[in-house]
Amino acid sequence: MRIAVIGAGAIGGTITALLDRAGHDVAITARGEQLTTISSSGLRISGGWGEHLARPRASAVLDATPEMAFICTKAQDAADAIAANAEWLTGIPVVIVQNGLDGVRVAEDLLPDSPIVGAIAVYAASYVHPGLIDVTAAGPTVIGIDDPTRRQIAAEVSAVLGEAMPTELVADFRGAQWSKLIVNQVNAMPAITGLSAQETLVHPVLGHIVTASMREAVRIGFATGVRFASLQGLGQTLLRAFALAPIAIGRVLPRVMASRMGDTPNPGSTLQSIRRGQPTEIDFLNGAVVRAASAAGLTAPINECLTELVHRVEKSGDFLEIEEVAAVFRRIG
Ligand SMILES: NC(=O)C1=CN([C@@H]2O[C@H](COP(=O)(O)OP(=O)(O)OC[C@H]3O[C@@H](n4cnc5c(N)ncnc54)[C@H](OP(=O)(O)O)[C@@H]3O)[C@@H](O)[C@H]2O)C=CC1
Ligand SMILES: CC(C)(CO)C(=O)C(=O)O
Repeated sequence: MRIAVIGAGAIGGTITALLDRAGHDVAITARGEQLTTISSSGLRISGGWGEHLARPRASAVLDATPEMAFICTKAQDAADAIAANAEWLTGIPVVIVQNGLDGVRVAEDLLPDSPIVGAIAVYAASYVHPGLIDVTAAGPTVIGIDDPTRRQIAAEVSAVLGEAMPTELVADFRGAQWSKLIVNQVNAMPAITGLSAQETLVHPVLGHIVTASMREAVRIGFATGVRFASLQGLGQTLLRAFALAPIAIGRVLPRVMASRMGDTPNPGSTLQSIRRGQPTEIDFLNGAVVRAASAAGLTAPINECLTELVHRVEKSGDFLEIEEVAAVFRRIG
C-alpha cells in the first residue's frame, strides 16, 4: 500500500521503518539533516523491534496522494504539518498518532473531507541522530473506533499497521487519551532535570512529586467526568483507588511504570525536544490538565508548576538541580 508519514521524528521514523519492513511503499516528510540523511542513506531503526534499514521516499512535503497517511508531529506542530500537505491528504484515511487530547479535532477542522482516525503510541522511541531511531520499549498502538461512521476505516488502519507492529482497538478513545495523559505525567520531570524517566520515577523526591502530579491529574479527570479507558494497566478502577490513596501508597504506580520501561533509559519525548533545542509539547500534556481543571472552576497547581518549569528549561537550556526542584514544590505545598 502507498502510505505517507508526516513527521520524521521518533514515532514517525518508527512507523515508517516498520511499514517499510512489512513491504509497504512509504513516503515520509522530513526536514533539515534528517531529510538529507534519509534521502542519501535511508532510515535505520534499532531496539525493541529489531534492526531494519528502510529506504522510504523522503521529501519536505508530499507530492502525491497516498492511500493512507500518518501524522506524527508533536501536538503544537500538527496544524502546520497538515496544512502544508493538505492537498495530498484530502479524501484518504488520516491517522493522528499523538499524545494530548486535541489531535483528532485539529485534523478534522483542517481536513473536513478525510476520515480522521485517532491513535496513541504506547511504546517509547528516541530520535538518536539523523537517520537513526531507537525503540527503547516496545508496545502497542491504540486506535480509536469510537466514531461509528469510521469504525471500518479504523479497523483497516489497524490491519495495515498491525502488519508492522502490535495494534489494539479501543471504543472509548477519549478515555484512552486521558489514561495516556496520566502516563505522560512522566514526561515533565526528565525535561526539567535532564534525567531519564526511569531515574526520576524511582527517585525519592522526584518520584514523590510525579506521584502527586499524577494524582492531581487523575482527580481532575474524575472531577470533570472522565471515564479512564484501560491502557498500559491503567483504567477506571485502578485510577479510582490511586486518586483516593495516600501518596505513600500511590508511589507504587510510578515505580511500576519505571520497571515497565525496562533498562534502556527513556528520556521521554519532551526531554528529546529540549535536547534538540525545540519547543516542547508540555502545554498539551500537563498543560491540558491545567486547562481541564480551569474549565471546571478547579485548579491544578502541581501540573501548572511542572508546565512552568519545563518552559523555564526550554528558554534557558539549563536543567534544574534536584534540590532546586524540591524547593519549588516545597513552596507550593
Ligand atoms: N517518542 C516517544 O517515545 C513517544 C511519543 N509520543 C507522541 O508522539 C508524537 C510524536 O512524538 P515524537 O515522534 O517523539 O516527536 P519528534 O519531535 O521526535 O518528531 C516530530 C517530527 O515532526 C516534525 N515536524 C515538526 N513540525 C513539522 C511540520 N510543520 N511539518 C512537517 N514535520 C514537522 C519534526 O521535524 P523537525 O525536527 O525538523 O522539527 C520531527 O521530525 C507526540 O505527540 C508525542 O508526544 C507518544 C508515545 C511515545
Ligand atoms: C510514555 C512515554 C513517556 C514513552 O516514551 C511517552 O508517551 C512520551 O515519551 O511522550
